[in-house]
Amino acid sequence: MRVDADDFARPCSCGREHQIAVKEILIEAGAVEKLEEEMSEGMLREYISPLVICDTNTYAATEELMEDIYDRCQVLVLDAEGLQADRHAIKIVENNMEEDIDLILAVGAGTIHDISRYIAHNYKVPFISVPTAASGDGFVTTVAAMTLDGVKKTVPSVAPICVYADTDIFSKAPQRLTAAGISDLMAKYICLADWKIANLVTGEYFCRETVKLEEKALKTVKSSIQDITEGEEDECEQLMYALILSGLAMQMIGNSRPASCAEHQVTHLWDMEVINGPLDALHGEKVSVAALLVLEEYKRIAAAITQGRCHAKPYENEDEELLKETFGKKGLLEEIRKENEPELLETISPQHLEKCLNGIEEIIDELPSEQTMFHLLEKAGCAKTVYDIGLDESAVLPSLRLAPYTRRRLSLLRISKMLDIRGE
Ligand SMILES: NC(=O)C1=CN([C@@H]2O[C@H](COP(=O)(O)OP(=O)(O)OC[C@H]3O[C@@H](n4cnc5c(N)ncnc54)[C@H](OP(=O)(O)O)[C@@H]3O)[C@@H](O)[C@H]2O)C=CC1
Ligand SMILES: O=C(CO)COP(=O)(O)O
Repeated sequence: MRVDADDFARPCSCGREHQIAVKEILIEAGAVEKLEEEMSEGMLREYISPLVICDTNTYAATEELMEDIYDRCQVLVLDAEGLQADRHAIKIVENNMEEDIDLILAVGAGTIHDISRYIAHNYKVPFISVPTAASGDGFVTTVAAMTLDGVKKTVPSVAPICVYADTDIFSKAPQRLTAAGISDLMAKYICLADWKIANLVTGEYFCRETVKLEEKALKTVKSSIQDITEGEEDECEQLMYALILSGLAMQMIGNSRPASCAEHQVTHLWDMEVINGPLDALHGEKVSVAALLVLEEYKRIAAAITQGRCHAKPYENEDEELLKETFGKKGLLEEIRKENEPELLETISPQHLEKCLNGIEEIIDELPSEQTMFHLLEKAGCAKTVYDIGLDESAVLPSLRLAPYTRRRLSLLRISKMLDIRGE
């Protein structure tokens, strides 16, 4: 399947003209043969010094099918063990890449893509995406999710100029990776609700067309969850298509607002290891567990609004001690404060928030119930409980309380600090 990216670059009812940098998106068996053709005699032939960034696992998964491409490139195989998109990985690439590289090929999943786009952005060379697993929606985005000085940050970066997603490669990735991709998408229910609520409460910029695109991605995956889970090639292609749509949604907005909010903020908190140790879990696995925790909290708030037990109160920072104790002990307090200043909640009046409560309730009522979401994730073999990712119940409350501090982006989880909920 060829996705016509130009379809997404147009003046929009939101008032903006969305920019799309990616020129060619192919999702099909044999896509890497097309890439080879383009490199030898097509639109990519002008690049004479390409660099492949991959790791031990993704090299092994692509070695045979991409042999001809590897023959014409410098191939940098990073050690997959403990690999993160951080300064250490960037240094290894910088120390080993040839000086005259004019194109980067990212051959891997989310981490390899973030390392590649960060380097591509810094060295002002274009990059090409070759996803090796349908494990997340970070292939065509313009932002890189990096761990910098211990803090998980999303930094402006570049989108690939082309994507060659070869079904013969990504549909054969371990099932756990495919399930993580489904998780990353199912969690969009939460961030889309958060975006709508932020728009309602603060008038934050909002784009209905982008939301529709994310909803299309969600629907595409929901309708074929069983077949994707069984590794059916056509259905895995649909999953990759949906992940790419979600990436395009981020590209249209220029940041990850359509694809990440409270559920990702919980994940970022876990990645910073301030309330837990290192977790042996994929990004998507953490995201689906976090999405279920946040969903439960949001349904609790909606029920309290319906029953007249929830009212707005003036904002007071009740988390200062906990912040100092957790982020402080890892020396991350100043970084976290920088991210959150000025405090967004101080700009919201309780009177205004009180008037928004029914609107918030309506948005939350549109979300699937916790049971429906749990069963969907279960059907797809996704992670669902804190135990699935090596945590226990004691992590739940501090996670929900501290997650909003990891990013400035407004969520209902952060707004709930101005809600007085009684009588449970
Ligand atoms: N920029 C953005 O917008 C986004 C960024 N992200 C970021 O992406 C990262 C997570 O990416 P994710 O894709 O979940 O995971 P990783 O990129 O960390 O990859 C997970 C594992 O899959 C292995 N792998 C990939 N393809 C294959 C294959 N075909 N066969 C066997 N093993 C394979 C990888 O091996 P190896 O390590 O060898 O590659 C790695 O061990 C996070 O840091 C997250 O924040 C996520 C979504 C959006
Ligand atoms: O993971 C992402 C979307 O799935 C990107 O989100 P962040 O910008 O919060 O890292």
